[in-house]
Amino acid sequence: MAFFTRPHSASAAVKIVAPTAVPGDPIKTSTKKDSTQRQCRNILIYGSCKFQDKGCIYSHPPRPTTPPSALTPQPEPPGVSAKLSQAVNAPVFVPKSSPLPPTSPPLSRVQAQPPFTASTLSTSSPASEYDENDSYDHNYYVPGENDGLYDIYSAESVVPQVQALEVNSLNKSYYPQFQPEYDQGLEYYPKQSTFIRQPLDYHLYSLPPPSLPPSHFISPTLRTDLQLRSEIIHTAPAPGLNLPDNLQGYHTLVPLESVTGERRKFGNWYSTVYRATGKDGRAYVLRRVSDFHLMHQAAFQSIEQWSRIRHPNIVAVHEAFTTRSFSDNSLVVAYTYHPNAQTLYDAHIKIRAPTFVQGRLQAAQQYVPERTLWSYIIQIAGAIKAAHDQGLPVRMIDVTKVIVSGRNRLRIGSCGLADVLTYNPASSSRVPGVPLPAEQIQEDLVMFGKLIMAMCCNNVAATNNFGKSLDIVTQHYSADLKNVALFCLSKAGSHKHIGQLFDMIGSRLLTEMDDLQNGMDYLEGELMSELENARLVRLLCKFGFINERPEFARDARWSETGDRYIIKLFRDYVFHQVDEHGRPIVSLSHVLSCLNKLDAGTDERIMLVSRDEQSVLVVSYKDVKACIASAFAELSQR
Ligand SMILES: Nc1ncnc2c1ncn2[C@@H]1O[C@H](COP(=O)(O)OP(=O)(O)OP(=O)(O)O)[C@@H](O)[C@H]1O
Repeated sequence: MAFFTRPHSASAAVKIVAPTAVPGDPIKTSTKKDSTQRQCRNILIYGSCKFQDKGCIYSHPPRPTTPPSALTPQPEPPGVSAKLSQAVNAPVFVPKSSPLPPTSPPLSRVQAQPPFTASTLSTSSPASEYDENDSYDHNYYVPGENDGLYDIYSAESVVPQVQALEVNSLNKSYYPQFQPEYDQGLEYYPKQSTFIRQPLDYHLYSLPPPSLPPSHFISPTLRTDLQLRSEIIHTAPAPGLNLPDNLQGYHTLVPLESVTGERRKFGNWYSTVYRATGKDGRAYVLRRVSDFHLMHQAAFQSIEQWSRIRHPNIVAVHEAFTTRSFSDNSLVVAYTYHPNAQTLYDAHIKIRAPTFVQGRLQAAQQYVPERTLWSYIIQIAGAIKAAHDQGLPVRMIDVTKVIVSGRNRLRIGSCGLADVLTYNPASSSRVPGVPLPAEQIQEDLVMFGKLIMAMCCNNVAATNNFGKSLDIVTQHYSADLKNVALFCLSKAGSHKHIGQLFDMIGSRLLTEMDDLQNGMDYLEGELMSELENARLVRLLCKFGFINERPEFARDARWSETGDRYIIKLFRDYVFHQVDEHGRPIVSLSHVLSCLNKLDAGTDERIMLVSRDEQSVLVVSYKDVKACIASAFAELSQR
């Protein structure tokens, strides 16, 4: 076995194969030439040699006057160099119509040129040195393409080619309408243009903005919370509940509260809340009121009005219907489901067992922090205002009917249900656009005041002992908060309305707005860091497109030859390794680490072994990445 290393700047694929030297091979003899006859590699690779006059023993041809980009030196006609030397100081001509000189070939011509191969370079190029040991298994590897492979790794040759391929494929597939203009524009591009529009570098990660102040609305465990929510949506119903399979298109009913033991009441009615999957596959909440006889179809009018309200602090109402599927006359109202939501009562008032905090047993926090309470007040007041502005009373502002989801996000649930249950044809008919009667506004405000008192005192019946409750509020909360509660509970006035409450809240609204915007910034930052989540899938898709492709460009061995051979070996390296006992290695971390390195195009080298173990290639991830890019570009051009 022989091992060849390449010069640093050259690329990549280094074959390790059993040497099969052919006597008299012209290339081999040329490599054995006296070193002073051999052209310096620095000239080939960089266009110049720093050590030319400092003892470099290789030959340095006189510098061409043409730009170093012209890799193949052209014979100069006599007198040309003299003219060029005179033209050095001439001003650059810039046509008015374009900032670029009209000298470059169109993109199509750039593509039509064959890739640089060993034959296009001088015979003493680094690539030719490897050719002397080119004893690859020719079933898998085509020598001509192999040569091309080496050459594309030199920076000068690979960049324009890959760019040209990618630009074209991007242009064709995504911007067909711009194709003519785009091609035309490229007519003016110089041959070795320093800028060609590049496709997006999907592996580039952007850091989110520097750490933001913690938002009142963003949970510190956001990811786990979201995961939990998505899992909760899919929880299966307990067996033996004997629930209907289909309820007006809703199926897979799961009770959200206990259906045995003490029955839960909604006013004077028994109600049960279920989660169900709707016809559209989304989760809904079905609130069922049992033993209800609908006397007037017009009672559903308010449901229709509520279904038109979309507010961030109101659980959206979808529809209502009656059913006998529960073996009784039931009224069912469908709402949007907010996974893992709990009622204000469950979140704050329900007595909880003491918990260990830093090794000490501590009673659960008794009073809700004032900042949280202000946020709740602002959100509920916003929901009430939205309803009142539409001429609808809320009628159900209660700690057991307001749900908290996420961090401090509140929504009033069960809207519209009370209207159906208490429908009175004589008094309930509402004319849209007509302001809400003062008594209905007062009813809502008093319910709101009771809720504030209950939250301040951690007691649902706080207003039953008003004096004592007010003392608690005075003791633990600011005068502003107490005034808001007192305003809601005060006597009705002809001009009393929810808008006045916002005047009392004042600058607290600004704090709320700041927190909301901080929360938005945080979420945008998170979204930004998730943008490139699909990058490994994209890579796998490219593998899928390339590997084992039965035929391409009338070549049945396309996927097995040239660059694609390396891709195939790399695929084997990632997925088909076996241990010393021949057992498949199914390590996901190996796969992920390989794909991440491939995506980033690192310089780390790996050894790829052919399946018959006769050929070994040492390549860097960067090289494999270039192979995949060019093979994929070839495919997507068609
Ligand atoms: N829109 C919704 N999205 C998600 N969960 C909800 C929704 N509405 C209610 N829930 C949940 O359903 C459960 C029962 O709700 P319900 O309103 O009946 O509360 P409750 O405390 O049981 O009140 P009640 O004593 O009146 O029955 C609660 O855990 C609540 O969090």
